[in-house]
Amino acid sequence: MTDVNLEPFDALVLMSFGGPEKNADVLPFLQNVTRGRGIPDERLVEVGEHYYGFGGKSPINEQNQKLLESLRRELARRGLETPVLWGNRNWAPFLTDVARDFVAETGGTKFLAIDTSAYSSYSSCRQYREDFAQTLDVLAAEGMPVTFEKIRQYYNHPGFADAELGCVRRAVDAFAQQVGGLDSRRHRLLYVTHSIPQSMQAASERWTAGYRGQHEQLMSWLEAKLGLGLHLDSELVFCSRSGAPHVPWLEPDINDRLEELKAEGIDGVIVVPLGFVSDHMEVKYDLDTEAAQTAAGLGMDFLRAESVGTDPSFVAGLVDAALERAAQYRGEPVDSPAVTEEGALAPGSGACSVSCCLGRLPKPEAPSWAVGDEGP
Ligand SMILES: CC1=C(CCC(=O)O)c2cc3nc(cc4[nH]c(cc5[nH]c(cc1n2)c(C)c5CCC(=O)O)c(CCC(=O)O)c4C)C(CCC(=O)O)=C3C
Ligand SMILES: [Fe+2]
Repeated sequence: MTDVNLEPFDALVLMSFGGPEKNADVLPFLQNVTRGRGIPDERLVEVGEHYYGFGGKSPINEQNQKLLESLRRELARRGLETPVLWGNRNWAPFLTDVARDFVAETGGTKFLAIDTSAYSSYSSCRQYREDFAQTLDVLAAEGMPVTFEKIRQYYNHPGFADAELGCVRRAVDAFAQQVGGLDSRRHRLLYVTHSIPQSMQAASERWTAGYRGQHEQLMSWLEAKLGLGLHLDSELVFCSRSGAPHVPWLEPDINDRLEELKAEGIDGVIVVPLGFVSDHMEVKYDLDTEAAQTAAGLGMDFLRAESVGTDPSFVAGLVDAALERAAQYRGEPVDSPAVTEEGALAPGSGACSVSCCLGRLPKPEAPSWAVGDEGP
């Protein structure tokens, strides 16, 4: 049996993407995101407009503040006193600043990160570990040696999966009300996630089920749970493609697919933002604004499911995953629950390995996950 504590970690860190707060932040934010990534200027101008359309303010920071509060409440409920911090990759509060302040104030140096990405890929896993390595380097140079660990990717953790199931159930019920009953010939369930380059997809498959495969595993589980009474076909579609036009990314784009579906006789869709844990700009713009307009232009009914946000089951699951990682780090046998067939520590699971999700260039990353390594 695993001890219920987070030792030896001094703090949990909610690690996220970050987003701008006002119009003047948008350009420097986008420069932080895209430094060295070869995204065409036209795309940056276009994405800038998405943010300006919302007064330059991304919803992501408020979402993370709510999640931070929920995590603190959940720890308190379990009698755990470990502090929970919040730090970002691309905008204030930056991870390095948050970690530096914590070290200066408390002397604590061991951090366990909870990141806001459920699936495996360079962008959603390894890049966070590169961020930790960078923070580690900066602080080491300032005479503050720190360490970072992170929880596993949690796409198949029961906490996240159950929360997602609730979101889909509520959306299906609301949609059935809205259209006066489900009709499998006319209605479709669309799971949406962030598109990534095909090369990033391929890298994600080296040791885990891969970015797309992990979404598909969760979709199969959701379908089985939704079960009786729901005879709607479902499929995975993508949003938020960037990159140059000649570089292949995961498809189909949700807007293109809506047009095809309409031509196939589908006139209503339930859109589940499976790849997003809260209402980010991609959800508010790419789904609620752009895809909703596409659907309206085609005369289709459109309902967007909630994201898991601060669903109690999701929050409790994140804390469970942190406890699991801490126990594993201490060398205790861990219970590693997963809703999909592979256990969470087996290949196809959400555990990172040294070789997983490599980016284009070798960069230092921390930690190097040591469970079941080395991958194929
Ligand atoms: C897999 C994935 C997630 C999900 C996992 C996770 O959550 O981490 C995610 C999340 C997010 N992506 C976000 C914003 C942006 N992503 C960009 C660019 C890119 N994303 C990529 C992938 C992902 N991105 C990729 C392969 C690129 C190409 C450049 C590169 O290789 O890095 C760009 C540049 C402009 C553009 O091209 O769109 C922006 C502005 C925000 C904040 C939103 C807000 O403000 O609410 C969030 C949560
Ligand atoms: Fe992104």
